Amino acid sequence: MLEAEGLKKTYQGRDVVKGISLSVAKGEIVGLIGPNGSGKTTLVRLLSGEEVPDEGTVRLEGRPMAEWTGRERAKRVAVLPQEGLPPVPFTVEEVVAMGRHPHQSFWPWADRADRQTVDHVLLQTGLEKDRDRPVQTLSGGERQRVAIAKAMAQEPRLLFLDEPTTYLDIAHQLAILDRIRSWQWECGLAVLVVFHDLNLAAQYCDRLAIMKEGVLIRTGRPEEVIQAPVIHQVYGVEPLITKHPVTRVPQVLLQPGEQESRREEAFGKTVPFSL
Ligand SMILES: Nc1ncnc2c1ncn2[C@@H]1O[C@H](COP(=O)(O)OP(=O)(O)OP(=O)(O)O)[C@@H](O)[C@H]1O
Repeated sequence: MLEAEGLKKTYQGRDVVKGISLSVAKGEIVGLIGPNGSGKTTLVRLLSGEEVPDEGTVRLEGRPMAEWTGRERAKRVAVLPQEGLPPVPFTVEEVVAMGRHPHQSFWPWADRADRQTVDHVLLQTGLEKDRDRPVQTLSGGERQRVAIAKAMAQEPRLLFLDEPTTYLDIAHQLAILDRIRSWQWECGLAVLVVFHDLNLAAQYCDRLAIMKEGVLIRTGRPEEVIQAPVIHQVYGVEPLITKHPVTRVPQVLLQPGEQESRREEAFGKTVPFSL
């Protein structure tokens, strides 16, 4: 579905992505993990065609990304950006219907099939009861669900999600990720998703790719990537790795108190407060 080779990106003389090769196959969920500022969002923007790499190639369905028109690409690729949906003055239904835009000839008069798709997605994402609410009156988490519903209405073959669970409570995190996984199984959707939560990443992804300072440190199945030495190398923490008692995927336990030296590195020594 998507193959990238030797991607490099420099911003203001700083190498942010340093020669990354990565692929996402049809029906596969790949999780991209790594510390703040390691280049994950930049890599997503290069892979999705939103940014042009300084070096390297991205191919979508075997064809160079640069050869796709914006509309052709939008019919196949949906991107849920990190910043989510702004508080726009449209209703939930109107925003989800915007996801149909690349498939329509005369927007906003959605034809029957488009309306059916929107109704179906509103039902699947539990947003049916909120369809007439203005998006600007929703909470951050509710807006995040609308953004995901809009991406689903686009019916892409390849979906990029940049930290999709950030604003969601645990029930909605599971609901949305379960929905995406069934969508992957039903339609052969390919997904690349940025996670900060390593445990969710290990639960939901077929493969993980872990980055540090613009370099891909390791890719592989969750048990090949979620290993104490790798997590230590990338994040500088000393994790305990265990197995989920039901799914058997690796899970990371953090140890409080281990981070004193890193905290001092970042913020300096703690000075006792006195008047
Ligand atoms: N347009 C830009 N111009 C200049 N620097 C940029 C630009 N976009 C990103 N950067 C820098 O590139 C580095 C990587 O940023 P990026 O957003 O890709 O990291 P990230 O891994 O997604 O981080 P986070 O987990 O905090 O979201 C950062 O140091 C960032 O400041």
